[in-house]
This record gives sequence, structure tokens and C-alpha cells, in this order.
Amino acid sequence: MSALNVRKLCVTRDGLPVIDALDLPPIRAGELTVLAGPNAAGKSTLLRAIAQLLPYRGEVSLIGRDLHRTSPAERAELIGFMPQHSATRSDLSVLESLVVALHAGGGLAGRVVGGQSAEERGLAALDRVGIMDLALRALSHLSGGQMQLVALAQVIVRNTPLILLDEPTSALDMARSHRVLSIARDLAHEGRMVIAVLHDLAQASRWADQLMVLSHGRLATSGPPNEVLRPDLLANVWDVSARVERCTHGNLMVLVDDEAGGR
Ligand SMILES: Nc1ncnc2c1ncn2[C@@H]1O[C@H](COP(=O)(O)OP(=O)(O)OP(=O)(O)O)[C@@H](O)[C@H]1O
Repeated sequence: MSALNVRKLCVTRDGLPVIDALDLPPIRAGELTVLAGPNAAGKSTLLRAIAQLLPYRGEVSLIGRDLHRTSPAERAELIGFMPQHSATRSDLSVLESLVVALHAGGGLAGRVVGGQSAEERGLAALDRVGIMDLALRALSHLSGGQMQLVALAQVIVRNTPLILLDEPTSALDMARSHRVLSIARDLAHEGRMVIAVLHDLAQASRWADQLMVLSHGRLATSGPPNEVLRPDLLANVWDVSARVERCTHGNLMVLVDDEAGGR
């Protein structure tokens, strides 16, 4: 089965170790993997290293290929990365930005696929994300949440086997958060490897097939969310005194009573 493997990964930033000899269980195609952890745990650093946007030591391999040895064009074919903060605020239209995304890295992603032109693929991605009405709007005229939805469409349009989403719902209202996580899970269940960083553990438990918890650049635990999310983990990793309760539909709720030290 297709998988992303991360072994003995070390990443330093400003000379300080942020990710430290990290081994992850295989990230399998067909599963939505949610990466959670406190601020500064190294979640974005991990995604950026996997996306080959930061130097690292160790091994990151995708479907048996060492990503370090791939060309930028090959990576564009393999990896779709949605950063935490989308910087692009140009006067390109939303649809034009998707066509540009298709040509990212000089890869082959912009070719006609299944008889569909780049514009047709762009419109299909906008339709999937539910923002067809924004197709002709300038990126510079979008709200923060609209920009985040466009960033997701820019990833979807490239149809890569690995999709990395860094806090994809941070600017979204409840309905759009639900839509985006449902799309992320569908993308995984269609056969892709999808990793999403989320802070909201109720959302994580609702959508994740596999939850990985990062703490100080190391893996604290991983597994199905209902096995992983326990009060002792919340105290040890997030420093909160909290209860984990099951709602009538089986979803978990995390109720924080206090900071663990009661400060
Ligand atoms: N551009 C940078 N240059 C130097 N250090 C950085 C840079 N970006 C992040 N760091 C440091 O790396 C560490 C991990 O940061 P990272 O952004 O990976 O954490 P995170 O888990 O994604 O946090 P958050 O939940 O707050 O987004 C932090 O100590 C941070 O200060």
C-alpha cells in the first residue's frame, strides 16, 4: 500500500533542534492523518520538511522514493502543500491562480488530463470547495477565510498523491470548517495520503482516521483518536486539566477545566 515514511528526522531552526530523531508510523493512503500538538511543538516545521521546503537529516520517503533525491518538478507531481499562512495577495483572479498552481515547480501537472484543460480542472476544484462564485475575483479582494478556501483549491487542483494541510480551518466559520475537513477526509478515502494539522481536538476526533500528537519535536503518541485522547495525555502534552466526554453521536468532546498547574 502507498505510504509516506519518516525516519530519524532531525530539523534545526536558527541552530536549535526543533524536530529530534523523529520516527513516525507509516502515513497510509486512504486515511486522514491529523497532526496535533501544542504551539511550537514543531508541526509546521515537520510539514515543511516533508514538503522539502526545509533542510533536514534523516529519511522522508514517499511510495518507496527518497524525496530528498527528487527534482522540483517531480515533487510538484507528488506533494500538495497548503501552508498555514497563504502569502499570495496578487491581482491574479482566483481561477488564474489555480492555473498557475497547476504549473507549479515546472512539473507536468499542467498538462491536459482526461481531456480537461487547466481552466476546466481549476473550475472543478473551485466547485469541489464550493467557491465557484469566486472564480473571477482578484485574490487581493478576498477575505481571510475565502483566501484559505482558495489555498485548498490550489492544492486540490494538482491532484497529488500526498496532501499536506497546515491548519486548513483556522480562518473558517463552522460550516466551512466542516466542509473542508469533509473534503480532506474524502481526498484521503479516495486513495491519497492526507496530513492535516489541527488544534481543535474535537474536530480531530470527528475527522481523523489516525491522530499523531507531537510534543517538543517528538511523537508523544499516535493511533485512533478515541484511543489516543485521554486526560493524562492532555495534562502531559497540553498542560491542561481536562475531561474527555463522548457525545450522543459518539464524537469526543474535550472540556478544559484549568491549566494543569492551576496557574
Ligand atoms: N522561520 C523560523 N525561523 C526560526 N525558528 C522558527 C521559524 N519558524 C518556527 N521556528 C521555531 O521552530 C519551533 C517550532 O515551530 P513550528 O511553527 O514548527 O511549531 P508549530 O507546532 O507549528 O506551532 P503553532 O501551533 O504555534 O503553529 C518554534 O520554537 C519556533 O519558534
